[in-house]
Amino acid sequence: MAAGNRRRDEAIIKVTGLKNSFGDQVVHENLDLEVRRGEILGVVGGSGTGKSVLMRSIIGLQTPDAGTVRVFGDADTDEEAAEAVKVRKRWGVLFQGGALFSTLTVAENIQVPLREFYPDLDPVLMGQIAAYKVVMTGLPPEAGPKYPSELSGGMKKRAGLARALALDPELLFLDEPTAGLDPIGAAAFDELTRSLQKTMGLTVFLITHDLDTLYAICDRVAVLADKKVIAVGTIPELLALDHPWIQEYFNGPRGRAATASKERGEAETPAPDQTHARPAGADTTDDRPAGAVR
Ligand SMILES: Nc1ncnc2c1ncn2[C@@H]1O[C@H](COP(=O)(O)OP(=O)(O)OP(=O)(O)O)[C@@H](O)[C@H]1O
Repeated sequence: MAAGNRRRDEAIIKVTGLKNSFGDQVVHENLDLEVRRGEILGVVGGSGTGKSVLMRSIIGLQTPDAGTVRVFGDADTDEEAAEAVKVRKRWGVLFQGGALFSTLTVAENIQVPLREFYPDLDPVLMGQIAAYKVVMTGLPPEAGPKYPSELSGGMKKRAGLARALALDPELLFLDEPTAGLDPIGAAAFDELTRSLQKTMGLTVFLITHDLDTLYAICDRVAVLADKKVIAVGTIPELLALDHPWIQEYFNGPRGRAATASKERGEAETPAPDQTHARPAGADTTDDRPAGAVR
């Protein structure tokens, strides 16, 4: 397909027949998943169902026992080194906990991918790009020269996000970005994710246990259980399924609370909210600015 003619429902990630195991423990067996261009796909599943291993398989940090992983439709992440580097430039990753280098400042952390992929870039320009990413992720400019130990949990996540966005990626991987944040900080991070996704045209693969995040910003949700993706769809589509884990997850006490909170939010919002349960790729009019740093 020509670059200028990309359909928004095209698969930007296509995982087919994936198998992963550690010794005798089979984590994935015959797992299939497609992520569509421009969507925020939430990935949920019980602890240990293999969400992070799936993400690591997609970004090439985990070699599967079987199956194929194609990203951007044109390259396998374990293909030849030069090709893999080209592909890696097009995505950014926020690992669980932020994974910032503790001996580097925020600005230096953001410059790590720039130095890796563009070692000849003018240091002044590198500094300017880092400063821009700091502000873009809602951090105060003074955060640039700070070390991770001097930041709050929410600021660390934003710094990790700024580093993930250093190369202006098309695809963003977020592993439990709101874990450990207070509800207000988590909501602000959700808002930031949605806002960046829209302004940068990002596709987002988002692992989360946070039901509020699913309702607030995910276009579709993929459910991992029984070693595979057992369902993928909008939340209303998932709710119509009869699977016990899905029912327990979305209709348990926390699921009901998240639904009620979402409905309250919609009732208080005069304009229709198109940020959830809509077909991936549909246009949206939600132009809220990114939340303030917390
Ligand atoms: N490098 C590894 N060596 C051995 N086992 C591993 C390794 N990485 C993951 N596992 C195992 O694979 C399983 C899936 O792990 P993974 O971290 O993907 O789960 P998860 O769904 O992301 O869990 P959580 O929601 O708790 O973060 C777990 O049983 C884990 O112990």
